Amino acid sequence: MKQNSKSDGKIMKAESKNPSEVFASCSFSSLGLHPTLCDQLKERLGFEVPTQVQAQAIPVVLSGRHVLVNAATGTGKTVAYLAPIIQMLQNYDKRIQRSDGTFALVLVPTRELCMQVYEILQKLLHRFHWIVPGYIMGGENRSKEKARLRKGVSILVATPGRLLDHLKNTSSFLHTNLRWIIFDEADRILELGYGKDIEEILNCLGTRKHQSASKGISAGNPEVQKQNLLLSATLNEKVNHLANISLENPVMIGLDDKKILQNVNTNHVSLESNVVDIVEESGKGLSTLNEEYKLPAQLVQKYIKVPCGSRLVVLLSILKHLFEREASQKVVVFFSTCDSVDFHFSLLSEFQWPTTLQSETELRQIFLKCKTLRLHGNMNHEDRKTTFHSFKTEKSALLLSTDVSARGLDFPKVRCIIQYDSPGEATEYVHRVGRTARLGEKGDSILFLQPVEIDYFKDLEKHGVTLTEYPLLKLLNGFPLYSQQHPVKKFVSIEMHPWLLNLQRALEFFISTEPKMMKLAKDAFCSWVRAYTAHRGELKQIFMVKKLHLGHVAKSFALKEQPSLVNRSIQKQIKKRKRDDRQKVKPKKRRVISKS
Ligand SMILES: Nc1ncnc2c1ncn2[C@@H]1O[C@H](COP(=O)(O)OP(=O)(O)OP(=O)(O)O)[C@@H](O)[C@H]1O
Repeated sequence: MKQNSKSDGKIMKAESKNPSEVFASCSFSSLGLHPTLCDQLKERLGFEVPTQVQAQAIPVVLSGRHVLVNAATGTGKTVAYLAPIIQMLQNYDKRIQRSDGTFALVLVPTRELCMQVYEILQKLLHRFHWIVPGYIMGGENRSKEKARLRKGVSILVATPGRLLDHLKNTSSFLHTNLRWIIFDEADRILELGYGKDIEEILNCLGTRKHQSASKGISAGNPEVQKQNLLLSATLNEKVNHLANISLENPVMIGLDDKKILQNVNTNHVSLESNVVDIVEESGKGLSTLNEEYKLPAQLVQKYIKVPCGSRLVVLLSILKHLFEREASQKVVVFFSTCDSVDFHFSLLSEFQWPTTLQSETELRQIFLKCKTLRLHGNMNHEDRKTTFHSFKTEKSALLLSTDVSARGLDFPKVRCIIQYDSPGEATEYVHRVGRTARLGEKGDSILFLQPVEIDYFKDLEKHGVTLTEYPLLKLLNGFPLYSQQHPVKKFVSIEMHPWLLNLQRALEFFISTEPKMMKLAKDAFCSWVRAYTAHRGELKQIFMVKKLHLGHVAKSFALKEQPSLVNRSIQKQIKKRKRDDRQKVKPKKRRVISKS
């Protein structure tokens, strides 16, 4: 096929003048797509016109240039690369066949995203039966995958680990015709520690820049014109490095001129290494890349300041409010650990509450009336698949999840994202909130912070993220109280609010009378503390273990007392930090006394 001649990296803006304008004012066919493909986009996916990102990326991909797309979450990046690749494949003079092996490889970070991309691919290929879609991913049956690869898969969606496995061990996996490699959610792929796998994959496929084809285990056919695409909602040094080793004079979509990637020779660097040094070598630091956060303009972002001991009751109150205000909606709550997801899932599925608040002996019913689902990495593969599909198709549901859902997953109509446990790195914040406000739709996000963690919010502001405070007291004052005890009075303190106090008491009673719940709460408590101590780098200054009051943490798991089974080393660590702190403070006091 005809290729454009190589020229210097060209920049295009992904944003329209009006940021809320998601769709472009052109048609898919005007971008050069085949009428049948346009029909599939409309009939199978319901896409009438392209989004801005699609309108910019599709012609560039069709031109054969390498591309780097940096666009906000939920702006339609998946079709921006799938559609032009299908267009080019169906346009080959000689129809491609299964026996030709794989032409395009889409690398994704998680199993769920793998399935999601595969499903879209299937729909788009419905009338191009000679182009065969397929996927390989961790957790699936290897022999069945081998059999599929042996028969031939034209466009393969894969998670890196499993792909590498097949590249090394499945001799019938034919990829000599490989022309496209797409890194979808590139930042996440690297953050999940797949950097080394990616380097190895690029070497195996002989598609690494500056690499002679002979280096690879079974290097690609040098006659096949290669084209790589990299998509990411956030940019950092590692993504930059991946771009440098895999993209040749790329067209950059959605990047400011200031943030142009430097074409440095990074042959000797590993994706696991500290690439900041390399960037400095080029003479142009890339620190600005850290600030490259793309958030949907219509997303309403709030933070909520909650003392540790009131966290659970505030979470439950907000959820109750959200689902009572609008029975049909989808909400995602992010937790830091699998145990925490399991505990809150069981709690919300089983905890009952009086139907009216005249007396506590009233008939009880489930506290939160909505379908509750959970998703985390410790669940078995089939359960993960079921949850994923269920939350996608439900009109109204609550999903409790770890960060396994944070990247790339497209759950339609999610109205609100609650970050109950803080996300850690600011990029993670961007991806979590990106599960709502997709494609111009409305969306809210709420970030929970303890008063001592409030600097985190300032850290986000440095990256251009703007948050306002959630009106918590107003919400709490709107709940019915035991009318005799608390006539129309308005309360000003969160911790002493009677609604929260009642709820806390009821939760603690429930947990203390259910051994199964008690165990879940204790496990969740322990793993939460462990996760809190694991904050890295500068975040340690914000999420300070020594400032944690373990009794209050226990309360946030509806435990009356702090469990004694916290991992000894953590307890030692906390005690040591407290001791160090006291030692730092004491001499000062003495000096003050002697002066006076
Ligand atoms: N042209 C279009 N018309 C209507 N809907 C579209 C169009 N393109 C994409 N969508 C829908 O927009 C949503 C977001 O698309 P997609 O998941 O590809 O976005 P993304 O940019 O990859 O998001 P993320 O960065 O979170 O992975 C999906 O529900 C998709 O079906």
